[in-house]
Amino acid sequence: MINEFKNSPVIPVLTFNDVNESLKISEILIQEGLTNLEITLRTPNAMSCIEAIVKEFPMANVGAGTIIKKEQLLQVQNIGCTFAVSPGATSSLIQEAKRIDMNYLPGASTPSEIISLIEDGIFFQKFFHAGNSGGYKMLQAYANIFEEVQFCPTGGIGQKDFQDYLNLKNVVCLGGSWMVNTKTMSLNDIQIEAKSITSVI
Ligand SMILES: O=C(O)C(=O)C[C@H](O)[C@H](O)COP(=O)(O)O
Repeated sequence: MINEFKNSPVIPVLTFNDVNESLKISEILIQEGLTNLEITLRTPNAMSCIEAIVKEFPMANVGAGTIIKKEQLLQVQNIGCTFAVSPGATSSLIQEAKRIDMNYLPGASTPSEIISLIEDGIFFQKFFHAGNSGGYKMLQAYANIFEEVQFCPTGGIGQKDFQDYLNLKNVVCLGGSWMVNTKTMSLNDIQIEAKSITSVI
């Protein structure tokens, strides 16, 4: 899982409810080189959007976010997700991901949560909510303490600071929703934003 994220280290975190719109936006992002997509399960049609994107763009690495119930892991695997992301973690989520052999990125933000995931053998962790949990300066401090842990910070990251995160030695990739805001951005705006990201990563 880590290698795919290294190849395209900015992961758009997308909240879709309309299948057609989700296909149009995913096409732009993938064409521009943002080939790792995290679709949140926060809308009634999120699963249908994921299913359509997976079918239409087999070259993309499509994962599901907002995994907070263990049964969601099997559901998203069955519709073709290749990874699953949670804002936090519980032992039952971790065990279920292991049982079904799903690439799983659980979340942590405090030292104790990070240690708990280390105890479960998880050395690639989502750092959530990055912006409200000390930002890249906190992750920089964690680099010296948790030398073997690699992070995918997500939450509150934007155009202004994503490169600061990517420059850290303990950051493999990061997630963010700033490049797609369907209320305020046109498809053209999304394309420009995606281009500006891929030109520097
Ligand atoms: O729904 C989930 O499980 C999530 O993972 C939350 C997302 O990571 C954040 O919504 C992304 O944060 P923003 O870039 O600040 O929007």
